[in-house]
Amino acid sequence: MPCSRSIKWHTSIACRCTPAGPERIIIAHALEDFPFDPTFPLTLPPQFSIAAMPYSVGLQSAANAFLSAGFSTQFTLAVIAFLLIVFITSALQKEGVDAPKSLPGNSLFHIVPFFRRRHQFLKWGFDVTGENVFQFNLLRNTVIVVSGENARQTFFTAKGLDLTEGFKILSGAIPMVKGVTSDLQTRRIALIHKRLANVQRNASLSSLIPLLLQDARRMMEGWGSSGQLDPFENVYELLFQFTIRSLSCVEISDDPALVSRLKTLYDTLDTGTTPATVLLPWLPTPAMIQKLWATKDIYEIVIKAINDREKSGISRDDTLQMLLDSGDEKLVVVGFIMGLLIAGARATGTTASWLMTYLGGNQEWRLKAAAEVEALLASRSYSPLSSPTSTTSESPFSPISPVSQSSLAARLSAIPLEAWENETPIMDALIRETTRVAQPHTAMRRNLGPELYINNKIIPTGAYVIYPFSDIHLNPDIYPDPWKFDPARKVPEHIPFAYAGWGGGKTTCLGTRLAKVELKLVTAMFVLGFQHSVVDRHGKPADPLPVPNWNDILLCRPPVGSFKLKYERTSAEL
Ligand code: HEM
Repeated sequence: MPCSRSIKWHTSIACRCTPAGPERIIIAHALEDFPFDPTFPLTLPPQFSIAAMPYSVGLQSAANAFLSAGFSTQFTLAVIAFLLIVFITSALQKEGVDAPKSLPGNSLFHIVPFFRRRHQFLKWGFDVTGENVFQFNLLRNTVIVVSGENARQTFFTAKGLDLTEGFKILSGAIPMVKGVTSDLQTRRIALIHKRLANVQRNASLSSLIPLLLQDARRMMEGWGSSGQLDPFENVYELLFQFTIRSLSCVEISDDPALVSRLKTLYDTLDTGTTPATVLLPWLPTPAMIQKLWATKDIYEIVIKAINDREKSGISRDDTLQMLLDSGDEKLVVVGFIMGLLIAGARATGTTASWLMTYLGGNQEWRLKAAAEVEALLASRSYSPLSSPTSTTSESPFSPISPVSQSSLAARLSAIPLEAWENETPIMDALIRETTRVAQPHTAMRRNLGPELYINNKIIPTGAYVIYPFSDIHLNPDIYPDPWKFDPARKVPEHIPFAYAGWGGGKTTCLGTRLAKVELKLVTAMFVLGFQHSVVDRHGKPADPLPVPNWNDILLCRPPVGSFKLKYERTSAEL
């Protein structure tokens, strides 16, 4: 079909100005063919020149004019042409009888709300179509949004629905390095998951506990004896440190300046994740360029740490060492650190920020959590600190006060992993309720085939399918008064996948064990080391208490500065 061929070539060709005049290069093929790769400027073969194309009659002069225009004009024209093509093709699209109903209006107008106000947009989609399955287009990608019990079951269990493929296109926030994180093969991903399981073995997790507590102690000491903090800054930062400690190496995690630099770079990836950088990753927008630089810098930090360790010949007790000792290829080691840092830090950071906020606003639960940790401490005669903790305090990078045996961090270090995991029902309930009400996740999959049906609507091979967790976690039939934070509520057992805070079916969180321990450690340090409450922007007790903003797909954060946590140190030595 001439029309579709011309679409393909017009979206694929760009020009570069050289001293010899404009030179045609291909910057990207169809979206799904080539992810952006700056090392991929291929000169266009002669048989593909515009003049040689059979359907180019009458276009020659336009093409010449285009080629002799300046870059900014060419760029603008290329973008306009691309948008026009999408506009026309989506208007011409026809629906079969079993196809999900499409959203009204042109698909171009759905892009920004999907990325910027997702919760509201998806809710509107269900309302306006009056269906429990609907579809819309993100440029050339068909996205089908599903809801309801049957849909949920198929979504979580169907073999052909692939998380990695879905996430790659629709999320776009993972740093993409070609061959490292952008097109990791299934085999490498499986290996990375296996290594993640190693990090969470009893022995590794147990030896991590004192180190994490030391990190918490150092950072909490920096907060001073009283003040106000923004949980999305300070608590998030603490969980970022935990993640770096757990998933990378001593050289990075003992260097606060480097951790802070990494956090800034990952924040750049978040803020640089715009509709354009996700859907048109090859389009050189300022956000895309910023993202590219941030990714390059992260890559360099990680690769330097790996190379330095290898060159030094010194064996350390950390995750990097485990990865190197496993003999994995460097791609896997870098992919593990770069990919999992972001998966781990975001989710734990958001959950911890909300958990501390809810505890500040629900003093009875705060007291219950404190009593639970006190009971754990009381039931054990704690032993002297283990050596890894002492190593951290002697680090040349972190000038923190020496660890005292009576400090909270030291006392909590003596509580064994098994007790943290099995003797903390209050903290388990707090974490479950926080991940229910303040985790704005929209699960994303791509149907790798065969085609399947959800609620009698067809999901073609190649289509993207998404399931918003709000469908279950904010459903008043399943959770009465769903916005209320109530850790005492029970998950209804008769409803399939009634709670999906850690995923469900064939896709469950592979970092659950680590994440839960991290959340419990930070909770223990915070509730015993501080008194805290939630205050509004004027410093008055917050009334009403902050409500998670599900339109913020990363942090669920209400307007910046709208509330703070007011805190004061207790007599306990951190
Ligand atoms: C509070 C913290 C966390 C929460 C609430 C959480 C939640 C989830 C959820 C809901 C999923 C399923 C996503 C879906 O079905 O679309 C998931 C998957 C995953 N999580 Fe987590 N997560 C957390 C922390 C972590 C950490 C710390 C790591 C790694 C260190 C991690 C690694 C993963 C991985 C690798 C997957 C993908 C599993 C797969 O491909 O089958 N998560 N997580």
